[in-house]
Amino acid sequence: DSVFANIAKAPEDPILGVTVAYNKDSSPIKLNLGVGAYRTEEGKPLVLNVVRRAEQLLVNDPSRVKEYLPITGLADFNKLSAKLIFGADSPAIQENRVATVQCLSGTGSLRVGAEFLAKHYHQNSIYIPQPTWGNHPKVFTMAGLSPKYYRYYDPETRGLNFQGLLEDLSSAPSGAIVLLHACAHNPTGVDPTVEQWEQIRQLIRSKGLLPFFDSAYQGFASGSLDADAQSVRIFVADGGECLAAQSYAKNMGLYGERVGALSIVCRTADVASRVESQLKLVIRPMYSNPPIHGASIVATILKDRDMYNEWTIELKAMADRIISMRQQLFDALRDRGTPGDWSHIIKQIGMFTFTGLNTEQVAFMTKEYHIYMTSDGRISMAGLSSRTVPHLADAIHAAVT
Ligand SMILES: Cc1ncc(COP(=O)(O)O)c(CN[C@@H](CCC(=O)O)C(=O)O)c1O
Repeated sequence: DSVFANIAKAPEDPILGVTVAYNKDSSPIKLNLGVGAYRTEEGKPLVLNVVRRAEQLLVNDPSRVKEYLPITGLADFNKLSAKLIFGADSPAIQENRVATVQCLSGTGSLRVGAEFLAKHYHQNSIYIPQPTWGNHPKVFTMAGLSPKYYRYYDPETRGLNFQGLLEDLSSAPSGAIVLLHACAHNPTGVDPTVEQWEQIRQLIRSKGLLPFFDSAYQGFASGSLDADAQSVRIFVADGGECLAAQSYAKNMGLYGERVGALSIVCRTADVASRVESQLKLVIRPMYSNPPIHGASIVATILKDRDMYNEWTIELKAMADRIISMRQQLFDALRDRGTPGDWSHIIKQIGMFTFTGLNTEQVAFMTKEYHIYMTSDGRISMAGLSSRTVPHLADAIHAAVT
């Protein structure tokens, strides 16, 4: 019999498995609010106009070839990605203190950064928020780091447990790695305020903790690329070191192209060049070098002023549509007199609302209303439209009364 006869059947992924269940449902009123992927008012995936324009330019460019990229990826893309997150005027960039490598979207950037740290950094504890994106602990464990949790979300206020966060980071061993969501925290939609970020920065620097930013939604939370990068930029401005993982999946709609970058901000240019040389030794045996198409689209858009401006307009439109979905859902629950305080729906930001619904209520909504969402009560606001808000509001109303 098969040499794999004793392999166990693995469970579906808590997030991506929701789409598997959704696809199996034949109901005409089913609604997928699981995966964090943007949908238009018509409920369709969106390819940005500026992305199609960039692809046309690429297709019509006779000089384009399909050669291997360097292990570190497309050089233009790396430089432009660093500028996007750290700011065009970043002293770290001007002083050549940033090592940037193109990776397989956000997940790949986190994984390469984690493998690099497991190999070269003196601490392998990485403090991650409670709760956080479901894949974080798995990515870090597989890379050889050991995830620990720091308090982040307060179920009572459905806001930030700032005291808990400060206490847990204060008691972390000095030098521990700290994972921070740059903006639009997944799954809670709760971000620290500007003042709270400054307190976090002071604590992290005073204890010599190593900040590792995960920036999967830059521009998507507030509609402003600069506002959504402020948390990262205050750390870089103080001259200290940090890592930052970037994804273009959501803010440029390049989900399946797997486009991202890992940047490591170092104290000197000499350290940055040695760090980059060691990053190449992590990447080469992992996937050798990254895919060319998606990074070429991003570089084409970021290097052209008109296309960059068109992108910012389309990005703001996506962010605004999500914000309007928040208001419409909040109003619909208010109109129904749904018991409970639902103001967190309009206070939270980014792709997701952490509703506070429990697993039984979620299961009820899936069974009776064909609403697909993650079992922790998270809903992707991007999956909603004006047409489907009433259906979701009916389901929530029924689930809590
Ligand atoms: C905080 C965070 N980091 C990284 C990623 C990874 O994104 P990449 O596609 O690798 O660039 C996501 C995507 N999380 C979404 C999308 C589905 C998923 O991968 O889980 C989500 O949580 O629904 C994320 O939310």
